[in-house]
Amino acid sequence: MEKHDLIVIGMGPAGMAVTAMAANMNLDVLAVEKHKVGGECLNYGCIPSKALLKAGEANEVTKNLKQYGIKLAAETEIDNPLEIVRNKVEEISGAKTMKAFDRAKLIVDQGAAKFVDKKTIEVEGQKYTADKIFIAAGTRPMIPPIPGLKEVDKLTNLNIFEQEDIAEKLTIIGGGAIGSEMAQAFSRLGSEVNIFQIDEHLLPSGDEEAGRVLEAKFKEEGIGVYNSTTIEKVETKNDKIITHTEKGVFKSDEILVAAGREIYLEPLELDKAGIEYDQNGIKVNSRLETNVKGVYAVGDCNGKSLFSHAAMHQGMLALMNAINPTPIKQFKHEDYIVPWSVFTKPEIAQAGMTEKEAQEKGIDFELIKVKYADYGRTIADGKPEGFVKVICSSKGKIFGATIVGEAASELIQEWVLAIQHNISMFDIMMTQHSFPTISLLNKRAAEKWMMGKTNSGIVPKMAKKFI
Ligand SMILES: Cc1cc2nc3c(=O)[nH]c(=O)nc-3n(C[C@H](O)[C@H](O)[C@H](O)COP(=O)(O)OP(=O)(O)OC[C@H]3O[C@@H](n4cnc5c(N)ncnc54)[C@H](O)[C@@H]3O)c2cc1C
Ligand SMILES: NC(=O)c1ccc[n+]([C@@H]2O[C@H](COP(=O)([O-])OP(=O)(O)OC[C@H]3O[C@@H](n4cnc5c(N)ncnc54)[C@H](O)[C@@H]3O)[C@@H](O)[C@H]2O)c1
Repeated sequence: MEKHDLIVIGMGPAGMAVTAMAANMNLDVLAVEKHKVGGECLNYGCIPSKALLKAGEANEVTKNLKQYGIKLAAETEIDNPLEIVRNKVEEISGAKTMKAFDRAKLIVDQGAAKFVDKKTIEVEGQKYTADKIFIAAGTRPMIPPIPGLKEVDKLTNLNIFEQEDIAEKLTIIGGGAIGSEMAQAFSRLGSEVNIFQIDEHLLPSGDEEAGRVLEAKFKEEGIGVYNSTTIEKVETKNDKIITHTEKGVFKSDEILVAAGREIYLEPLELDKAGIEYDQNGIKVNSRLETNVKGVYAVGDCNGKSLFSHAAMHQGMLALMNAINPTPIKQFKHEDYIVPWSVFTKPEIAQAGMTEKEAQEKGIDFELIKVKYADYGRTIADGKPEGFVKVICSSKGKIFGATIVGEAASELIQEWVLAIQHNISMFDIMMTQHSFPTISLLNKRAAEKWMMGKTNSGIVPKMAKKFI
């Protein structure tokens, strides 16, 4: 039986992080991927969705050139954006990505790994053993139990980017991250799109005000948004998908299911190793170790945070814990802020607590908000929609930030750093931001907080006295 220092199961962002880092340390790594290196993220998720959003944005910009004083002499025509998306994925999957794994042994597309015992796995009849095993098996799309949905031909993130053409009419089940991003991408490439969801506002795990701004933008762009809506039945009639809802009956050419994710662990045969799991994922402790010593579960498969950056971060933490001889300084996943960004236009980004979460926790907080519409750069760019909203204490401790607007996904990083490293509103205010970057809006929020401290009480009195 082949013996390695460690075995990694699954080569999405979590598994790739463990493999690349361990191989870089000269450890003997075996990584098993049943399908494609890059996992859901590179092949069916983050990357193709962002590439398609970019195509939609390009079309939208050319249609609205008038705002920059430019006339387009001809109409744009949608040619083959999905083919371009596939080409880009292929380009990224190639040598550049694989270089990081030069020093690891990879078994790709030769069947799923399954456990034989706590230290042994099997792939296609061949057994492999290691003292440390990292499970990074991801999730799969959840198909909700809507009558008829099982029977109709449907799209999920696994086959939507394989389509030849942009559907004329698209129904989307789900107003979360996937539903929202795909709705705007397809709509901007010519689809007539309707979103149906059971939640009250778009991006339901985030700030409601942010979700409402996105909804207003979607409606302005012609996307139908049906919140708090039960889908009663789905069927196919004359090659069309008929979606029966409490708000009416809708006809489309395709239906995309973006209703969340499902844990799928059967092929791993975890019971053979006695590894505990439930419908929320593989159970792990703060160190990302399962109940079986030396077996870690990282990324989506433990159900903690379903984002690629969280998956990569967890992979890194688990590896650091696995090679760390001191029980004192262990790396706990919950010690790290998990931001998220949705790449619609406007973008929506979140770090730390939302306003609602702060209220529910009974935290005494101040809400500081600055608008994109009040800043010269965003007006000059023709991007005046959005805001930076910060939840902080009166003394300037930062609890959370929500950003809606151009480059929100970039701006949020400053707040992640601040929350995680206890940097205050005062510190942000005292940090120069280049003018006129959009990130200067972060400093503006901190300045607004400071102005609130200096417009009454002792400061104006002292200023008057010592001027
Ligand atoms: C459409 C879409 C867009 C997204 N956009 C973003 C985004 O913009 N930003 C973001 O942060 N996140 C995004 N996500 C989420 C992100 O893709 C996931 O959080 C991330 O891929 C999780 O990484 P992972 O390594 O845990 O799992 P995965 O990427 O799912 O990889 C798991 C891998 O394990 C393999 N595997 C499973 N079982 C076995 C086995 N028994 N043997 C061998 N191999 C196995 C699978 O084939 C797969 O390749 C998006 C997701 C989707 C669907
Ligand atoms: N930019 C990003 O970071 C990004 C982008 C895409 C996906 N992701 C990740 O992928 C995961 C999955 O995304 P998602 O959009 O599928 O899930 P989600 O959990 O974000 O949203 C699920 C949506 O489905 C709706 N829904 C569920 N059951 C329904 C039903 N029976 N009828 C109607 N609506 C129903 C909910 O109301 C909600 O709007 C997310 O957890 C997210 O972390 C991240």
